[in-house]
Amino acid sequence: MKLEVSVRKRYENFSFEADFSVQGARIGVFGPSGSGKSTLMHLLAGLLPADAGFIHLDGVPLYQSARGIEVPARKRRIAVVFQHAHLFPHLSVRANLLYGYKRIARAERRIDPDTLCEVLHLGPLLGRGVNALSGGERQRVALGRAVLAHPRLILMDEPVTGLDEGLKYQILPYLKQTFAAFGIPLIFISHSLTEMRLMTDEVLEFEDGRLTAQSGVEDLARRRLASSPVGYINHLRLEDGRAQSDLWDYRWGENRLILSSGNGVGGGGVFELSSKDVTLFKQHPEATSARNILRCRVSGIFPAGNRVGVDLDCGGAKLVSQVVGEAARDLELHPGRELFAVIKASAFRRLC
Ligand SMILES: Nc1ncnc2c1ncn2[C@@H]1O[C@H](COP(=O)(O)OP(=O)(O)OP(=O)(O)O)[C@@H](O)[C@H]1O
Repeated sequence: MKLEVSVRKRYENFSFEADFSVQGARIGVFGPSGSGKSTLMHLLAGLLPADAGFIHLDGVPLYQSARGIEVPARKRRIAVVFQHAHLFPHLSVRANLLYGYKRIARAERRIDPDTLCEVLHLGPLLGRGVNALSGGERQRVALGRAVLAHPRLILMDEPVTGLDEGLKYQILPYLKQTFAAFGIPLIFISHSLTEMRLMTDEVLEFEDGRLTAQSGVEDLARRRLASSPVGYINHLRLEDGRAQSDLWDYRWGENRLILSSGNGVGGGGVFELSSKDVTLFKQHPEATSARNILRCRVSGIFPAGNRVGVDLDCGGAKLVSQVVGEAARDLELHPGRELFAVIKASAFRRLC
């Protein structure tokens, strides 16, 4: 998908101006509350008229003030999922889900509704009306309905904010995989950096109605290390876990990692590890309570406020650590330097 945007929209107390061109299948829109994220989404979907400018999707004008073009929302084939689901109140869950699906040609119906219902845990709800559903249940129906309509672009505005953590991180990877499999590009709005990293590749950052940065999502995560109290969160995909009493032993690149049970540890998946929990040593530490001592090489360093972010290559697997400036000098950090990274077994947490 290629999206070219140059729009102005003024409210009484807020002005929104965006000029950007972005290409990719998974675009994020990130920024604090009131920065204009939803305004952008409404403009793209045609739910809000712009004051001036243009919006081109894959070279086709959806809006162009100079030529008086304004394609109505229903003709844009852009599905929108809001934080609070807007469902048809008079229809059952099943009829809501199949609303868009039934309106597309049979040959284009490539997503299997039964599989989708299974993943979104909708099976037991299908025969019910939508008025008695919980917020999370309504949201899952709205997500399912948008996906089944097979739009040319899907816009998601904080779509999983109301869902509980476990379900949220089960659903997001499935949605990402579904959009990729069926070639549906996504624009994903969220306050959550974790969600951004799971769902997007390229991110537009807004502040006070203006675009302040456009970068890869990993770049955004690194830049935020400077201000984040939790550090940079490494996402480690770990498979082939073997239980050893109350510890789990996983293969990770050329290494093995020991994780303690609890925090969802057990079985394969993606695990979180904060850069704050990766301690660096010049020499192999003699004796330590930490279960993981990994020989690694510094592949890069980056400034992060009063800290230094350290990119590590641990036998082909990547990790980010952080140290304060004084420690960076003591460790004589530079690309190519060999170090030992020490990690406690209890520092890991399952994400999904
Ligand atoms: N219809 C409207 N009339 C006047 N002002 C509005 C209107 N809609 C939004 N605004 C203002 O525009 C600004 C941006 O709102 P917007 O909803 O786009 O922000 P946001 O980044 O999506 O915020 P949040 O993350 O809290 O949803 C806010 O100050 C809001 O009060």
